[in-house]
Amino acid sequence: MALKISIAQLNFLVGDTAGNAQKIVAAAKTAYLQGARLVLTPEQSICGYPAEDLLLRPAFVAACDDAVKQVARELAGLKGLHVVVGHPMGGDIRSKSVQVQRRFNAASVVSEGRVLETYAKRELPNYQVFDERRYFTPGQGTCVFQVEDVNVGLLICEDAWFEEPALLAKETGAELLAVINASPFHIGKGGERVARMAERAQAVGLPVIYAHSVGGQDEIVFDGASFAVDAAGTLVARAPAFQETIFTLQAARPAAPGPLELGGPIAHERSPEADLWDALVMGVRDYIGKNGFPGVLLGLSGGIDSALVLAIAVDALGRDKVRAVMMPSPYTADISSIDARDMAARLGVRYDEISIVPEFDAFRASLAGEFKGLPEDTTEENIQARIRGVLLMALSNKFGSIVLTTGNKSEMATGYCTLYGDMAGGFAVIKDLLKTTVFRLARWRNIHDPYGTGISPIPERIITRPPSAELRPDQVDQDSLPPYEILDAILERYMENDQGVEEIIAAGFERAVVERVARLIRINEYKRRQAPVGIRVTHRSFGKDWRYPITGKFRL
Ligand SMILES: Nc1ncnc2c1ncn2[C@@H]1O[C@H](COP(=O)(O)OP(=O)(O)OC[C@H]2O[C@@H]([n+]3cccc(C(=O)O)c3)[C@H](O)[C@@H]2O)[C@@H](O)[C@H]1O
Ligand SMILES: Nc1ncnc2c1ncn2[C@@H]1O[C@H](COP(=O)(O)OP(=O)(O)OP(=O)(O)O)[C@@H](O)[C@H]1O
Ligand SMILES: NC(=O)CC[C@H](N)C(=O)O
Repeated sequence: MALKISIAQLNFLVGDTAGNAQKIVAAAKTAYLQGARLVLTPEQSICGYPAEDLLLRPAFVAACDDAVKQVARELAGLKGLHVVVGHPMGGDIRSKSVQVQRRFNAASVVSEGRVLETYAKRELPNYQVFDERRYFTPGQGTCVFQVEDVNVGLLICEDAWFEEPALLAKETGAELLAVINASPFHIGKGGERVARMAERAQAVGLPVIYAHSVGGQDEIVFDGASFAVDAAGTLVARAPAFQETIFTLQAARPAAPGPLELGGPIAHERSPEADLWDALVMGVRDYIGKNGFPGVLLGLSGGIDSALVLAIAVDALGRDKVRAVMMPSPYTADISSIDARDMAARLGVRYDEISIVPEFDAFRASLAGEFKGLPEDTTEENIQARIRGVLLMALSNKFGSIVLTTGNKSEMATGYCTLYGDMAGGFAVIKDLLKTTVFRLARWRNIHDPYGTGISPIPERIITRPPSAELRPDQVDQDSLPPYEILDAILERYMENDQGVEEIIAAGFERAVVERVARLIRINEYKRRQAPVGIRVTHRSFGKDWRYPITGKFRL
């Protein structure tokens, strides 16, 4: 007889302990009716991941504790069902005069109204976006529990990236490793996870079930795609990516002695662009939805960045919740207005034009005395960007929709953006996309339609014309920045992959260009600290995984 195991690949809301508990209960009941006797929920499912400094508040940990008990109570009548719930676990210890609070990143096995076992995560990640050692104490020991006739070894996310926790579970009798996870998405992460779990399965000779979460949480996106590998490391089941699902697998004992055999449906392989698009869409949808905003607005310039953000926003929220505003200045080309209008019409979003000429004239008139005899420079460029920021924020204040900013990673890196200008807004959708990726993704979306809209959203000329800020006559980005192919290649090496200036020069890049880019990155840290939060899609974003000093002397 095969044991049916369901993964509750669900979208949890940070801090909504009661709501998350209800979600777990509902999923467990559904899975039980389908025959499952083991249900795995993701890491920290009861409170959402990462709960950050909420974890430092005793009342928060207590609420999580109550919610776990509530899950146990509500499922008490389901005979033989075992549900694994992820949660923080508190425990005060007294050492001499100071009271020290300890917390563990835990998971409990609840069954027939009781908490049968509680396991504490041993390996606490503290790199990239992770700060687990700020919150948790490493656990000790192992957790192997029996469901029907199967001994299940429980691990929590990072545990499974190391040898020891899995070995210990095996030595304690585990026949199957169940790993519950909250593993933030970046391009290529799905492949890394499968490879690591395959390696773990082979090393210990046990099949591995990887139960993952789904959904957006501030800068992070969880992509789902829970999976299982057999003891030889072969992928034997995979859930769909970027959607909630109750995904059911079977674990069967083979006729001849040998490891348990796992089986289930296998969702198809996905392209990096499809993953990227879905991550951005989910990031926007959950940021807006979970924070309760009625919609979004953005400045639509006829350029590629705002075009891409608009297309993502419409796929995420639907056209009724998105509005675009074109704000022409004296330097706006006719084709910019034509293309912006064309794009808004294709997508069917509300589109308005508000000229910034009167405000620009008024600012210049006010400053004429101060600036007498001085040439126009970036000051006047920034005034235009700031006028647009003021207008967009006024619309946001009046109607409640938030402003999506449109800056990309190449701009965030080099400071090619205006404080309180185009940086003004609430959520920075493409801040982790290099400009070359912006182009690639725009082309991809024009020929793929993942949400069945029937629309090829971006007018071709927006993709083919040279990028321009249109803040002075005949300006193009390449007046101020190296060609994007070169800039992005250097940024990828220097910023994403920690290569030094000399190493990049040795790889064939011009010294002057590399030094200039490194300098721009360094001197623009202050801007990034003031930028809105935005979606992380690479293994190194300008978010929690980039914490450089603003003030300092060290040159890399
Ligand atoms: N270390 C530091 N700590 C704190 N503040 C610091 C600072 N260094 C400068 N500052 C402040 O920051 C100011 C400079 O920053 P900011 O006012 O933003 O202006 P800035 O960086 O000088 O200029 C913005 C650049 O971005 C370009 N841009 C703007 C908008 C859109 C686009 C586009 O692609 O569409 C391009 C624009 O053409 C211009 O080249 C300084 O005047 C100073 O007040
Ligand atoms: N004429 C405009 N009308 C409305 N918004 C504008 C206008 N010009 C600039 N903006 C806003 O400021 C942002 C920054 O401009 P930027 O030029 O960097 O981006 P873009 O125009 O979308 O793309 P590109 O850099 O390819 O021209 C725009 O994305 C847009 O949101
Ligand atoms: N939450 C975790 O422990 C995540 C760590 C892990 N290596 C990852 O997949 O990102």
